[in-house]
Amino acid sequence: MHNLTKILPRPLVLNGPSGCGKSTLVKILMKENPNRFSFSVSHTTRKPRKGEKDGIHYHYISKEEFEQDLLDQKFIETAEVHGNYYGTSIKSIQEVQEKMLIPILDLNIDGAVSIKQIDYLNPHLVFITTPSLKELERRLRGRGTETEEQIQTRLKTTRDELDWVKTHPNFYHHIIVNDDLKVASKQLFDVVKKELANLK
Ligand SMILES: Nc1ncnc2c1ncn2[C@@H]1O[C@H](COP(=O)(O)OP(=O)(O)OP(=O)(O)O)[C@@H](O)[C@H]1O
Repeated sequence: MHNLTKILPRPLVLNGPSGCGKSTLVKILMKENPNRFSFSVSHTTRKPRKGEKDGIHYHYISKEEFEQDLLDQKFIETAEVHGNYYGTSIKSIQEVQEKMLIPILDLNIDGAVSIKQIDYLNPHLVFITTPSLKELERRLRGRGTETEEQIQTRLKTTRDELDWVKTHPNFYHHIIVNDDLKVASKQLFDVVKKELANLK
């Protein structure tokens, strides 16, 4: 008898200070392993912009629906930006799993704490960091997408995040120091290697 129970791919959750290189590493991972990963589609109360499609760019919902979903604990992480709500729902992650793709989530620490509590999602939790705060600052400045004030806020948040990681040494399954990009991307690949083999 064959076991017909489908083993769903484990989500890959990335945490780490702004500017440590999460997007860069994800881009490499997705490029080197095409059609294996997918981001989940977020919910938002913001109105669709021209060219945006419901269910593709976002799930567009009303403020009332969002508040109800929040009460029903449907979200792993939410944020309010310029008066609009955004949320990552459990369902949107499951939709990716159903397609037998590995969901990739770039969350903050609260989001990681929240997803870890959902046993059946069984995510890989990875913290990405830089060799030093100085290097992080250099990358943030080098990226040139933040104002000086935003850089200072991000560095302050980073210090708090690093303190949290220090006091929760067993929280993450993997900690990757993104120094040499080649080494770090190989380390990230190793996290999902088994997962990828199971998908074949
Ligand atoms: N190993 C590395 N060595 C040097 N520079 C790097 C390395 N990894 C990433 N960078 C550079 O650092 C900058 C920040 O990287 P990236 O935008 O990927 O960070 P992030 O963690 O996704 O940030 P955010 O959370 O703010 O989106 C980019 O300019 C990127 O090219």
